[in-house]
Amino acid sequence: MSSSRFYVLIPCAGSGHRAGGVQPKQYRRLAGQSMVAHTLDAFRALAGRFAGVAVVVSPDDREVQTALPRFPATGEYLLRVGGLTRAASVRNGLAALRQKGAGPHDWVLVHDAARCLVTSSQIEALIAACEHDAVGGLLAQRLADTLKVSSTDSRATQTLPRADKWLAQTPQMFRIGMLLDALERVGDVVTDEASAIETIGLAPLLVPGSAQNFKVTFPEDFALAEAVLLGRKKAMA
Ligand SMILES: Nc1ccn([C@@H]2O[C@H](COP(=O)(O)OP(=O)(O)OP(=O)(O)O)[C@@H](O)[C@H]2O)c(=O)n1
Ligand SMILES: C[C@](O)(CO)[C@H](O)COP(=O)(O)O
Repeated sequence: MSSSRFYVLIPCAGSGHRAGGVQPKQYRRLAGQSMVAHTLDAFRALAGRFAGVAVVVSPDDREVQTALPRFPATGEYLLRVGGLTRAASVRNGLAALRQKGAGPHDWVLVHDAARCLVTSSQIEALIAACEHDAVGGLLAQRLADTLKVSSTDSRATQTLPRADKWLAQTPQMFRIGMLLDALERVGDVVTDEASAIETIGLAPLLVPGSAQNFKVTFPEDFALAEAVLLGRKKAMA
């Protein structure tokens, strides 16, 4: 198995409903370029590592070419196979990667286009932790706050123990064949790849990520993401 290759799949076919705005959030410009361009840069910085980097967009997408002007470069794929759910976009993207020559034992790192603050060192940490694991795993974050259960009227009714709780992030890294099988079996109900793997009785490895690797989801998240990106630019200047 040591000759397995590594692929990257970036689901980029969402509408960004919760973020509001006139365009899908992954195409909003932050700190000089689109969110998905920042996301792609983190993987391009490790280009030698990957046999292929694919971005999954909707079949009728008209914005990706502007958002990613020099894409696809060699070893990169634009896959116009996005579906109605994230799970469908990932499933279709994996099937397309298989058609482009990716093998069932090759690894895939699935990463949200909307998680534009991921760093190359976080990606490398995930690979190092998972590449010899039988299952694979994901970046995840321990909870920093007290965890409440609410009744329907938004009143706290219970406080849960949190030592065993994690927030799932991406990238999530699994064998392409295993992940595609699991996603085909489970359908569109899962919100991440690890959930699909759990449904086939396996336990993905939780690899500590960073609070900065948050998913831009709500309108207020754009300003925070841009501040972090600008701070990093300044630190490198
Ligand atoms: N049908 C979909 C839905 C989501 N995504 C992608 O999955 C990632 C994470 O999803 P999320 O934050 O839920 O994005 P949206 O579905 O766009 O957001 P919302 O639910 O607010 O509409 C994003 O990069 C998004 O583009 C996708 O490729 N295909
Ligand atoms: C995959 C994910 O980013 C893990 O946290 C997340 O589940 C996707 O977003 P959604 O809002 O659950 O669709």
